[in-house]
Amino acid sequence: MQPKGSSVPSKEEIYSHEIWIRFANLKRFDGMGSSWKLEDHPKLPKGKTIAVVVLDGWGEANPDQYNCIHVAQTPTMDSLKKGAPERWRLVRAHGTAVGLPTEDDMGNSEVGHNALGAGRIYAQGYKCILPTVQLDTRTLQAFLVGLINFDKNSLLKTSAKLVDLALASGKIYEGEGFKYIKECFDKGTLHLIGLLSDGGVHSRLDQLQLLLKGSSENGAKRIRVHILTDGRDVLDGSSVGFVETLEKDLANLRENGIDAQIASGGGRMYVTMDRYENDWGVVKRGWDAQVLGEAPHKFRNALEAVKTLRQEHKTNDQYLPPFVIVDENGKAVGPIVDGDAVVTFNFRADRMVMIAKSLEYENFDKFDRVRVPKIRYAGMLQYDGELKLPSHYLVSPPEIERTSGEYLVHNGIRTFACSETVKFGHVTFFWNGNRSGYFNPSMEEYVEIPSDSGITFNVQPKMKALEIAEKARDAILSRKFDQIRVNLPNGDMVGHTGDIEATVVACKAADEAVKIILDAIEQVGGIYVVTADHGNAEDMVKRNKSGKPELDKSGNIQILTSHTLQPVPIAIGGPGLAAGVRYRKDVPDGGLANVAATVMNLHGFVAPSDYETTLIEVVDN
Ligand SMILES: O=C(O)[C@@H](CO)OP(=O)(O)O
Ligand SMILES: [Mn+2]
Ligand SMILES: [Mn+2]
Repeated sequence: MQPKGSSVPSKEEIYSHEIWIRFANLKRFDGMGSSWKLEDHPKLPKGKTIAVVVLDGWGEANPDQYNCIHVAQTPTMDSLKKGAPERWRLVRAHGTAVGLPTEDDMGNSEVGHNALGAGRIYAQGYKCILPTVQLDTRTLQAFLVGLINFDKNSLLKTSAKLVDLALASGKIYEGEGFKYIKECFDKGTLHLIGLLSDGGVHSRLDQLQLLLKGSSENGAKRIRVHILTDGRDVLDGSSVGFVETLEKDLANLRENGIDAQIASGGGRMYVTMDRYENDWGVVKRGWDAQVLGEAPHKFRNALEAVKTLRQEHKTNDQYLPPFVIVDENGKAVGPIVDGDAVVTFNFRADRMVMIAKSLEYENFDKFDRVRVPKIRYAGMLQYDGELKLPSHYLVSPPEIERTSGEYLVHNGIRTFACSETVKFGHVTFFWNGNRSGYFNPSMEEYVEIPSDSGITFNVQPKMKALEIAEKARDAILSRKFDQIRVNLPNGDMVGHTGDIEATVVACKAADEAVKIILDAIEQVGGIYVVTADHGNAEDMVKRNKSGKPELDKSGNIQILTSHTLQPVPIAIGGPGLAAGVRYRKDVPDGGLANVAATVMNLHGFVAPSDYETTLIEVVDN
C-alpha cells in the first residue's frame, strides 16, 4: 500500500530512518491511537485487586557484610525469591534501560518511577515501529506525512539528556528562557543555584561548566554561583574537589574580564533541596544565604568554607550548614537583588519545586522571605508542568504522556497510591510522568503520610513503613480500589546516610511492611507485584573493578551513600494470580519499563503497542 505523492517516503525509507515513533502519542495521526480504551487480555481476568509495591533502593547484589538486605532479617522478600524463575526475577534499573545516557549511570527514583509508570524508555537510540494494524490509505498518508515532519528532538528523552543536547547545540541560548534572563545581564548579576557534583541524578558539573561558559559568551558580566554540596550521589568528601574545579573555572572567567565568584553554599539535605514540602526550613536556610546574604558561617572563599565546616562541625557534604562568602569588609559578595537574573541549574524536578515556588510566587506564606527581590528567574527545566512552575525555563522538559496510570483510570481501574512525604511524589508525580494531581479524582486517592523532618533517617530507620503498609492494607481490605500502589522508602533513605547498622534495621522494617500488604492481598484473593526502583541498600561500600571494597589512604573502607548499578527483583503472586502465569524467558534484558505492561495484563488488559513488552505469559495447564 504505497501512497502516492513525492513527499511521501517508501516503507523501506521509513525503516531506514530508524526513527522511534511513539505511535500512540502522535496525535496528528488523525483517528489513530487517540483512544484510551485498552483491549481485553485474551486470557487474564479483570477485577483482581493488585498491590504494586516499590521498595525504594532495594537491589540484588552478592551477599556479603556490606549488603544490608542480605544481613537483615527479610523473611518475606526471601520467600518471594523462592518463586524464581517463574514468579521472581531480576530487572534492569540503571543506565540505558531507564533512559540514562550510559551504562555507568546508576538508577534513581525519577527515571525509575518514570519507567515503571510510563512503560516506555526515553532517550534511547531510535528504533522504528510501524503500525502493525491494517491502515486505510488516508491514515497511512497522515502517518507518513507526520513522519516527515517529525522533529526528532521532540522525542522523549530524560531531562539530563535534553539539557545535554540543548547545551551541545547551543540552542539553550536561543530559547525563550535564556532570552528572558539575558535582559538582566547589562545591569544585573546572573545567579546560578544548584547541586555541585557529577552525580548525574539532579545535576551535572559539566552542564554547569558549559552554562557558565555559554552565559558569559552570551553577555553575562557578573556571575554568582550558589553551591549545594552533594555526598549523596557521590562519595562524601568529594565536595572539596568539586569546589576546586569550579573555582578554577571561575578564575578563568575572571581572567576574561567576567566578575565571577561563588557566593554561598550549604549541604543539599540541609539547605535548599528539600522535596514534597517536607521541611520548608531547609529552603529558608537557602533563601537566607542566597537571597539575603545571611548565614551563620562566613568565609572569604568556598574551599575554606567546605573544608572548615566539614572538620570543625563534623558534618558531611550532605548536611553542611549554610555559609556565605564575604569580601574583605565582611560583606556578602552575592546576595540576590532587584534586577538580577536567577537560574536553578538542577534538571531533576522534585528537589527544585520548593525553591522555585519561593523565587517565583508573589503570594507565599511558607516562610518569611524578608526581602523579595524583583528578579528574572528561570529553571533549567520547567519542574512542574501542571503548576507551570517555573514559568520560564531554559530547556523544555520531557513530555511523558499516556502513562499506565492514566490509561488504567480511563479503563475503570480505581487507584490508591501512598507513601510518606519524602517519597510521596515518587508514586504519584514521577509515576504519572512528572505530573501532579489526579487524572480523575473520583477514581483515585493519593495518601501522604507525613515524614519525620529535621533528622537524618538513620536515627529513625523504620521511618513510616508500618504506617504506609497499614494504609495500604486498609485500602486493600476496603475493596474500594483495584490497584494499591506504595513506595517503601527505607532501603534508600537510610542507605543514603551510609550508616550500615541503621540500614539493616531499615531493610527489616521494609520487609515487615511488605508482609502486611501481602497478607491483605491474600485475604481479598488479589495479586501482588513487588519490585524496586534502583539499588542502594544492597551495597554500602565503594568497590574496585574486581568487586573488592576499596580502601582510602588511611586504610578505611569507603562508604557508598549513593544508588548502585545493580538490578532489582520483581516478584508476582497472590491467590488471584491465574495458574498459568509465569515470566517469559524471551525478555532476558527486561527492565523497569516492562513492568507497566505486566501490571496492565494482570488487570486484564493488553498494554498499548508502544509500551515495552510484558514480562509475563500465560501457559495452559
Ligand atoms: O534523594 C534523592 O534526591 C535521590 C538521590 O539524589 O534519591 P532518589 O532518586 O531515590 O529519590
Ligand atoms: Mn529511589
Ligand atoms: Mn535515593
